[in-house]
Amino acid sequence: MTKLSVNINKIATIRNARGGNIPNVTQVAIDCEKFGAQGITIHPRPDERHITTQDVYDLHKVVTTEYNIEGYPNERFMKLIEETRPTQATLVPDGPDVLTSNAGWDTIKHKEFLTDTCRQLNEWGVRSSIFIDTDLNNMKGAKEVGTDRIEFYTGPYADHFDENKENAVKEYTEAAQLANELGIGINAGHDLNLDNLKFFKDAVPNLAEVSIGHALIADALYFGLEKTIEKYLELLK
Ligand SMILES: CC(=O)[C@@H](O)[C@H](O)COP(=O)(O)O
Ligand SMILES: NCC(=O)COP(=O)(O)O
Repeated sequence: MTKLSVNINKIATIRNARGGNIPNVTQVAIDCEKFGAQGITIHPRPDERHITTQDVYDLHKVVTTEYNIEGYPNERFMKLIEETRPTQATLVPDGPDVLTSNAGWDTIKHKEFLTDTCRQLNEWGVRSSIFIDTDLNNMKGAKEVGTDRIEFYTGPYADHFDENKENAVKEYTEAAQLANELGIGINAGHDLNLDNLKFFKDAVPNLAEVSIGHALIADALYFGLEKTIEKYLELLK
């Protein structure tokens, strides 16, 4: 079954807007798990625009499902991973100034760096995942670096879903078939939502986890957090 990991970056965005502790990020994580989330994802960006360094440690104390920390594996990120030992670290090639994640890794160009990073994560007992697009050579490169999982960057799928969903998902189905042959676990995330999630899940064999944040938190403004998580879980059955 595909697990739902709720990305709570946007809860921290709202909190930071006023500088206090409302909404309480750790309480929201606890409640997301109570409502059925099978993981909590955060992306502690260097500018702390939403998730702060302190959030990473605070959440480490309360998350009881899977704790997934995403980010560019610089010294700060790797220190956070070493000190909190989350379930999973998802390596993202984001520069410090991007508005949001907008590309996957070039696993061939960055083979040595990613190999060393995945080895270090393995030594710490942290599952590695590499944010990636569906290029098949890149997929083979991901196998070479020794990652446990890949995370498909589903932004392009979401962008083209409305115009032609069959075409939009085709490359992901093909890439997933290769990942399965290579023995790499499959995660997915970015711009997944209540409209496009089920079609994607049904088209991608052995999808282990989806991490969803922006749309889910926006949906919660209308349906409430508990009902919204229930809606997403229903689509993953
Ligand atoms: C890797 C990914 O696609 C998401 O985690 C994205 O990085 C969300 O980051 P923001 O919440 O800062 O847009
Ligand atoms: N890895 C994707 C993620 O954690 C959330 O992405 P989004 O749903 O906020 O686009």
